[in-house]
Amino acid sequence: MESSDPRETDGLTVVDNVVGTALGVRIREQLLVADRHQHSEILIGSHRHLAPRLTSSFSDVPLALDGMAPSRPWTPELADLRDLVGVRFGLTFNYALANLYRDRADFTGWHCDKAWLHEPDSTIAIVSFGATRTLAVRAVGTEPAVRYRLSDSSVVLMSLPLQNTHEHCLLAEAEDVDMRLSITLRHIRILPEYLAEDRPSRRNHGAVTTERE
Ligand SMILES: O=C(O)CCC(=O)C(=O)O
Ligand SMILES: [Fe+2]
Repeated sequence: MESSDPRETDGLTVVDNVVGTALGVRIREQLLVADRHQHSEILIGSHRHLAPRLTSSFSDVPLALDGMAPSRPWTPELADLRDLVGVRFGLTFNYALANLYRDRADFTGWHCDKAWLHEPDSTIAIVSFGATRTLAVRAVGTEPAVRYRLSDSSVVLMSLPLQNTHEHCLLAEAEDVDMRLSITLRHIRILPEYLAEDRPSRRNHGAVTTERE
């Protein structure tokens, strides 16, 4: 068992053991499963690539952010998770971006989350399920990074100002690992152009992340 002490730096806090066993089981059964997620596109520089992981998204109204399939309605399990994390930390969320890391080779490249996509003063919460993986955080353009081990049922709280000064990534692993799911809970600004219609979304400014190699 990891310690349940908060691990904290400026603008980033990790809290272990936030999600209870019963809800954790329900979320893992539902979403720690590859065929519940899709391939999405990310921008690296000006080029589109398949993201090196699977994704899906959930929100109050269907939203089509750049590169992503339209979001789906909250499942009862994800609504419970949203409310649990919201009440525990006094936060509001209207959007969940799920990342599924199928094996050790899946990762998220260095990036800052787009602060302007979110409501001012909101906080991003990353909830982890399944295998323990490593989040690295560094001041933009510098080495070295601080590494956080994210275990099942832990929550990372990240501020928006941190996104202006620091970038983060979810590292690939050298050794085999089981699947990991992250649910990133966000309070985003709902711009009219995000409202999903029956057409593919190819907008340049909606993607939550733009990654670097
Ligand atoms: O999976 C994670 O823990 C991080 C994902 C992330 O940085 C993102 O979705 O913006
Ligand atoms: Fe991110």
